[in-house]
Amino acid sequence: MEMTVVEKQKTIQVLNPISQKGLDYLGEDYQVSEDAQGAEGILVRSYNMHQFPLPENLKAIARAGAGVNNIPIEECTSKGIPVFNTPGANANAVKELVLTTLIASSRQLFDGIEWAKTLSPNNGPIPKQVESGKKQFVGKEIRGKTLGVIGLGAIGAKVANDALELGMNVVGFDPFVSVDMAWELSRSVRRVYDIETLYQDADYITLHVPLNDKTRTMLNKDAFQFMKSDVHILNFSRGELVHNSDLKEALEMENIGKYITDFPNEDVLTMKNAIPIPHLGASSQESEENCAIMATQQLKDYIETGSVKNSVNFPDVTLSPFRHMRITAFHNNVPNMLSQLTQIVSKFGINISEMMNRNKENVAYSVIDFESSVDSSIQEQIESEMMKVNGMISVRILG
Ligand SMILES: NC(=O)c1ccc[n+]([C@@H]2O[C@H](COP(=O)([O-])OP(=O)(O)OC[C@H]3O[C@@H](n4cnc5c(N)ncnc54)[C@H](O)[C@@H]3O)[C@@H](O)[C@H]2O)c1
Ligand SMILES: O=C(O)[C@H](O)COP(=O)(O)O
Repeated sequence: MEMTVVEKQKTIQVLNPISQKGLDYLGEDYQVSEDAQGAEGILVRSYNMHQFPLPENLKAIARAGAGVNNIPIEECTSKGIPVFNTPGANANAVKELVLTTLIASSRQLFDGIEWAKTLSPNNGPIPKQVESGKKQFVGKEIRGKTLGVIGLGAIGAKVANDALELGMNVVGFDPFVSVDMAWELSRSVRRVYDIETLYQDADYITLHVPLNDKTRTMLNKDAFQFMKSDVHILNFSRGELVHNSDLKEALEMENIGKYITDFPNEDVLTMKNAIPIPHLGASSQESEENCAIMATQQLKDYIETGSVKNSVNFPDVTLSPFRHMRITAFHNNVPNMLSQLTQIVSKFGINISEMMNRNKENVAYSVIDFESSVDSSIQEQIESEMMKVNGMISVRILG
């Protein structure tokens, strides 16, 4: 009688709703669960993972989106777990909302709509009330005004380029801009190298930087003092980039005009001239699908082949499929690692067909392909010897 061997499905834990189009990429070898039990991968959006116990078998985390401040990156690195994100996959969605709200706030649309909803026929014909009340909401056109873009990455570059198309002058600040993004950026964007110039010149300021220890509360009273008193600030990046009480004071004192944010909190909701949006930047069907597909592919590829693409804590490594067995080792970026690993492999009389090593800051990733398969007891011995090498963080045997 012929026996069918049913391979155990791998489990991917989802911590936020992920577009089905992305999950479909996993295929039948995977099951998706909200439960951590046996999870080898995690798919996440904005779920705060800082107090989250990482599953014991976890191999990788993929963030379907850009910001990774909700993920404990240092802990993941120390455990040899790569964290992926999906650069650019939601940039168009955010750009469209930034430009929409830039114009809408400038034209006093939000206040106007709120007012229109309060009108009652008890006070006379609505069209008459509209015509007499509309003078309260005279706004400003954005054409000819100056937009300051802080952070010229995937979103910032798109916002800057399209604002030019709308007739704005654009000033950009990003000391760390990547070569690829610099190419994307229109030459008509005036790059400045001190942020104060941007603050002074801008009628509108939009923030497109990641949240980290250097950018936290970067918009505070020291920054506000340079800005025009009617400036509109748009924050579609993260709430913590702005100092709450300084912001409140600046809005109260009318030292800044409006604050439009995708990240309302208890304080922002009570602030004068703050326009709260419920984190809708990436919430378009297209963006959710793009992010989910990219995240799922990267996660699956890493689990199955060890390839690394768009990881924030591992070096990028594109690997072709292996024929027999592959060892991947994640370790400190110290000399002589690859030769120590190959010595271990040769001790077991195994021929190596390919090997490589890449580093990223103080960590590195080594990959060794075997010319033949070895049984599980040898695999265990190799893994255990490699784990003893000084500076080793994690070892995986694939195949
Ligand atoms: N509202 C939303 O739904 C939404 C969606 C996507 C991203 N985001 C947020 O927007 C951020 C940016 O996203 P992205 O896709 O453009 O990322 P990105 O990595 O492509 O771009 C970020 C840019 O900021 C620059 N930068 C870093 N520190 C800086 C500093 N101190 N001053 C000036 N520039 C600095 C980097 O050099 C980079 O060019 C994300 O980190 C995330 O927090 C929000
Ligand atoms: O950083 C991001 O990509 C955004 O903030 C989107 O977050 P979301 O996936 O929870 O909408």
